[in-house]
Amino acid sequence: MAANEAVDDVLETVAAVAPDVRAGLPGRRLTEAGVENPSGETVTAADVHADELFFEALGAVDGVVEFASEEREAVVDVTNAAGDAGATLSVAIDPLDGSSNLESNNAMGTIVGIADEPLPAAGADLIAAAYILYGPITTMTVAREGTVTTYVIDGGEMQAVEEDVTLPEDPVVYGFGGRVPDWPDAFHDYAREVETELKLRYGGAMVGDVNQVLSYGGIFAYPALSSAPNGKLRLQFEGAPIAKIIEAAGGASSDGEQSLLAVEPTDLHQRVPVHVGNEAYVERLENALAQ
Ligand SMILES: O=P(O)(O)OC[C@H]1O[C@](O)(COP(=O)(O)O)[C@@H](O)[C@@H]1O
Ligand SMILES: [Mg+2]
Ligand SMILES: [Mg+2]
Repeated sequence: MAANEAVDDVLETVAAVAPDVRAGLPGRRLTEAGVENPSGETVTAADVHADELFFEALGAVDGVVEFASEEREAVVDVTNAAGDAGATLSVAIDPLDGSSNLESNNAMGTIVGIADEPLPAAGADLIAAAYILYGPITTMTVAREGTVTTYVIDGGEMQAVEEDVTLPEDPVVYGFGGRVPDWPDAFHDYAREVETELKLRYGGAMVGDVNQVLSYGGIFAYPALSSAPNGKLRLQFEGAPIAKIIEAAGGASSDGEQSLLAVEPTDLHQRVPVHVGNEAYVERLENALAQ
């Protein structure tokens, strides 16, 4: 099977699973799984459920040979008995992004990176990336072959609603994670400027906050913190796939010095400072941090 068809299958499979993830949320709303994930965070029953649904479905896709998840320690070899002829795709997934928003019933998402290299892969090796937003409507935004398309997911099917999605030229919103006293001085000074120019939009789920930036223009960041120099978000499951989408939509991404797509992958669960949005804001951020 050609890689292109296998990518189609992965994206269609993710879309097909999304309604089941969503339908499984109510019963798992306030239940913790009683375990920590490889990043040392509390896992909810909804995280585990989403991870299992995506693992079952994506592991069975012909052409997918590696599966990795924010909720699993190691990469799983999912080469099927037939040998996955043709394509050798690796899929890295954040099954439920922003799951702490379950308690307050706010937006959550799923983030997917598809690479044709073994995991952990560099952002530059992603051949497609997508996120699902479980908002009032379930949408899926896909970067592929340099362009971004947004779909509504209806009955597990993808219906394109916007093609060639690009960031608006006049930025409107910003959202920065972490506590202000924990921000390094240079980021603090930059944030003070940005807040005089843009409106604050921070909902506590990266997918929701990034989708606001993609819709209205602006910048989202979960920066380096004094207590956590690599920030909170993970390169494989969050930073790189989101960067792939924002860059394909005409925006920019940065770890503070370089594109997130250029960051060298050293560990499956490595964290990275994340800044994504309109180029001018990301460039100013890099200049501010360089001082
Ligand atoms: O609660 P905080 O510190 O604002 O962190 C919010 C960030 O953490 C995350 O929830 C981490 O993702 P997970 O829920 O997948 O662990 C992001 O979605 C979000 O941007
Ligand atoms: Mg996440
Ligand atoms: Mg998650």
